Amino acid sequence: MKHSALLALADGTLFWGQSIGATGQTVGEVVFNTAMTGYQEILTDPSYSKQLVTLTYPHIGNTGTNGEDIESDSVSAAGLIIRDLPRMANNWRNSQNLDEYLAENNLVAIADIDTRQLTRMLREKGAQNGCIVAGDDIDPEQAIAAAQGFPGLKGMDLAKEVTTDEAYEWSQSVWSLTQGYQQQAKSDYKVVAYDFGVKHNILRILVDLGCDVTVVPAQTPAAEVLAMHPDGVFLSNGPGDPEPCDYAIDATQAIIEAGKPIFGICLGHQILALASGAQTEKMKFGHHGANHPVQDLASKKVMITSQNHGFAVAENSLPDTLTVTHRSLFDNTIQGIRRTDVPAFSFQGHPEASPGPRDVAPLFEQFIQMMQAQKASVAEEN
Ligand SMILES: NC(=O)CC[C@H](N)C(=O)O
Repeated sequence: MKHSALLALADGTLFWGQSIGATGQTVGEVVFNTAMTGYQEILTDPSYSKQLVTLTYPHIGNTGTNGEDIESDSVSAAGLIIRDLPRMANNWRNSQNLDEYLAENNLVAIADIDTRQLTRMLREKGAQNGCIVAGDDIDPEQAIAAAQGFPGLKGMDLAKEVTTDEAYEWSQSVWSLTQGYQQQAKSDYKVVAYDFGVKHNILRILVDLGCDVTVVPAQTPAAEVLAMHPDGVFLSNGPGDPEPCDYAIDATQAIIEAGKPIFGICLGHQILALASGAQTEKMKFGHHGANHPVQDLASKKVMITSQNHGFAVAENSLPDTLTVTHRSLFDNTIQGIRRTDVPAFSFQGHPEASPGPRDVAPLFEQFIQMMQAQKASVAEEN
């Protein structure tokens, strides 16, 4: 069979396969994700901007796609690389086969390549830049040059690219089997959520727990957020390198100074660390999957978590005001931190799952308790 797509890595490695999405060319950092399900949530997670995602599970597309399993309004990954697209998708919620969905969302994607070999290469050499070309006339040399031309994610500020243009209220709650997505039922706490590329399931869980959620653009100054008198501030996940996001780091510092409860996830975790004086660094190939063991250092409990990050808070860079609360049992990297002086904490993985297990979901309740305690102490003072 004639090949209709090519994945070229910056080191010159070529993987020939079949086009299963849009025709054209796309470049980005190639990362592997070990989740067995959840390809639609992964494709729509804004944290995957400028990344070409390969899934280690071999059959992708079995359940098709639907209008519900989405984590943002559009497909955010820069490309998809899989082993096998099943000829028939089947699920009670299936509304469109994966290849049609990819074409409609203009995503260049490749199937029929040895994703095990690719994953081994990425694991040994580290994440690499790559290029997928799909179409009739494929020039391998040009594809390698395009992969080499991608500048890499280090130093790239993408949060301000993917964020919302304007502030908005979020009222959708969590999904249930019988009723689909619920609407907000109670509003006990006012939460302002910084959108650095926020996944919708984070907002849904906050709403489910009784938060009135206002989502604000990444570059909103702290003064504007504080003027809304929130009970707590949420720092979202997001793509790219956290270090150049000076606007977010400055705003977080001001919110810390104001003593507002803060909860950060993934990029938001890295921003809280940077705002506290710690540093972040690029990992070799990062953590992307739904099967990562993480330990809560206080309770010694091990939880299986959803992960998606390529940067991490640097060991030995922590100031006295930060304490490590969680560690990865894969590589011992920092997974959670807490401020010792103010009510602020964050987690590197994804307590909102989507996709993945919900072992760390209680962190959302910890944020609620933090806001509750703060409210009670303010009421006592008055
Ligand atoms: N999911 C995220 O928020 C990812 C954070 C950051 N872009 C990283 O790769 O580490």
